[in-house]
Amino acid sequence: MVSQSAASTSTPSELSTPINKTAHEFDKPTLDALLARRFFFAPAFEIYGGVAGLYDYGPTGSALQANILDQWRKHYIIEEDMLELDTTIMTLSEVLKTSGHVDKFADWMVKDVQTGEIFRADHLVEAVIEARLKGDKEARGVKHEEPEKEEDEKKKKKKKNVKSVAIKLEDSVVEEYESLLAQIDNYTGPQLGELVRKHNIRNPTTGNELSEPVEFNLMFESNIGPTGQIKGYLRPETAQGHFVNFARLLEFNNGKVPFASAQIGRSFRNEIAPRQGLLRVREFTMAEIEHYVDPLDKRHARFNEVKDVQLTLLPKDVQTEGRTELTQMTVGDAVAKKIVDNETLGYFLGRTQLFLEKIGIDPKRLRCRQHMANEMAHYAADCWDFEIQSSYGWIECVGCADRSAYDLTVHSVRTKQPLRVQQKLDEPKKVEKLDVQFDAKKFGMTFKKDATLIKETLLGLEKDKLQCIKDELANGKSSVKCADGKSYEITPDLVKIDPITVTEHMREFTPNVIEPSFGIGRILYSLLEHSYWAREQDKARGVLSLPSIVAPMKCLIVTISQDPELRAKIHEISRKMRRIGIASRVDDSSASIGKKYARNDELGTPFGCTVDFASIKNDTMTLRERDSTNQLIGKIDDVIEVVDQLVKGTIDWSGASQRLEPYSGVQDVEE
Ligand SMILES: Nc1ncnc2c1ncn2[C@@H]1O[C@H](COP(=O)(O)OP(=O)(O)OP(=O)(O)O)[C@@H](O)[C@H]1O
Repeated sequence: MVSQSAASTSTPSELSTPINKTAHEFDKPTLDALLARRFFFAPAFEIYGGVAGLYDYGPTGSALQANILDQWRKHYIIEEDMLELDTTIMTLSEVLKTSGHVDKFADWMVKDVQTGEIFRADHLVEAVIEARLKGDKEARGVKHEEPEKEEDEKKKKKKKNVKSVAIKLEDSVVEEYESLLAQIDNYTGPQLGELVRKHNIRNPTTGNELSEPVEFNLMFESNIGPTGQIKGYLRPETAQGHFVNFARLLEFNNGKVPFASAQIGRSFRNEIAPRQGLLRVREFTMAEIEHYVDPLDKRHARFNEVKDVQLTLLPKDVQTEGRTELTQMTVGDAVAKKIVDNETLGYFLGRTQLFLEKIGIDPKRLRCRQHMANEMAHYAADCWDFEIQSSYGWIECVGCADRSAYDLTVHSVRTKQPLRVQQKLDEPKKVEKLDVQFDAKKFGMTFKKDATLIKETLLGLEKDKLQCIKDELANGKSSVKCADGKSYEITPDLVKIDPITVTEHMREFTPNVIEPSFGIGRILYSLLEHSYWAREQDKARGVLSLPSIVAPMKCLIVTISQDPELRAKIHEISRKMRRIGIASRVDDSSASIGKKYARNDELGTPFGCTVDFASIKNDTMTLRERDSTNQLIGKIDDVIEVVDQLVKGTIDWSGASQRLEPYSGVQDVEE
């Protein structure tokens, strides 16, 4: 019977939902063995002993990554008419100095004062406190529930040195620890230092004391050219390559906003402690969008298309109260209730939810976590991370931030290039404004190298903010917060603000930037975990239920015998498939059909075609669906056409069953 299928509804993401999945515990060691054996990825320079945080992708991993990126390009760049870029990885140090990376792109590390062993401060505090809470549970005889079991396995892997000891804690301490963990991303370096002292956190292996946290810059430094005079860094994100090209992009877009630029490329971060396989590495592929928008109008023309998309939200208020419960809400409601700052940010949250579901991420293991105040860059208006749950816990895979006008402003101030939009007004307008006048000499002498930045900031302020400063100046002094994060005190002898009436023909402004930033390796690994399961009859060999749009190979072609005529036939079929763009693979080895199928289930190949002697006589072949193992039969050319449509997602398996006949003749999985 071919009445049931893995694809009984029409959305591509559901094509991946396996209906015959064996209910079994997630078996990470078996998945890891599969990924290594079938060369999805492996440690780089392995034969030399490897280097932490560097990985090579093999044929299957590369194809999977290429297909994810292809979907990303279609979903964003093509669908949204974005301007694609490919900018240099080696980046001039001045660019990264201006963006703030040279001074601030750092994590906090602590050192064992005796052995010199280094830890990332927030990760160590988290690991030790979690181990204490676990020990408390053991002492109280509390049995772990299922999700905690999964969390615990993650912790064992990532913090293997931190063992729990069954010691009962005071109730108030448990409460304090739980609240601390809910806000672990919100602590500054000095605050982490206080936590280390207050909670007597030490090196878990040696028991030695730890140093105060110090900052470690994550960028790889280099020199450009033989003299060593031009300093450079391997870029830690692709974003700056967009911003330095803004003027050209704006011109390309006929001087109008909104529009977006997009870039896929490698980034580098010298992580203090790379770990968790592909999740924290030192070189990785990013896909980033910079969407430029009028700061006074952050509506999005296509918002209606995503307003009903369901998100799972973890807002900042919930976290700062030390809680972690999730709220289901549509994008429309989240923006209407001001939980998400504006329509454009909401639009990208909705589109990203759809993208991740389309490529096969399980929506039940996907949430949007809002950044807390300390966690968010000082210039950002709002920021949400898409976190995906895997055996390593909830991991940020996509960051969606409203970066305000920060980047364009600082690059413009530094280079004196106007990275601004000029908009002709329909009619000249009489406008009541506040005119800012500077005592140039005194101002320059007071603020020296910071004078231009402060001046630009004051000139770029909206009227109500300027009015506040004017009122404060009337009382003797005021202050200006600039994009470098500092506040500068100003006095009436330096700055005068007076009301004036002007006739405006143009409006000029620095666009704000909404940035969705994707870490492709983290998404790829999470997808592998979400897709993995094993059949009851063959637990050692897994199945990867990857949606056909991203599966490395789309179709396996096999014969039931080594007969030369049959072998020639499968190569002919493969050629036909490849000609129309279906990535197919012939397996003409002498292994049994069941074994061949099992080998391809491990690679996530969604369809399999088998030819037998009837194929020669009747020009037919069978078609097998990976997850259900259901089979259909039809004329060879019809089957190829059906496979093409299945792979493109224009029909699902029930659509295929209407075009072909049910078949139940071939032994499927090897006994
Ligand atoms: N070391 C890394 N290895 C793999 N992917 C990474 C790494 N650092 C960042 N990413 C990916 O790049 C995306 C955007 O980078 P972003 O700067 O927002 O990350 P981040 O906040 O620094 O991440 P984390 O807090 O996990 O270090 C992240 O959502 C993530 O998917």
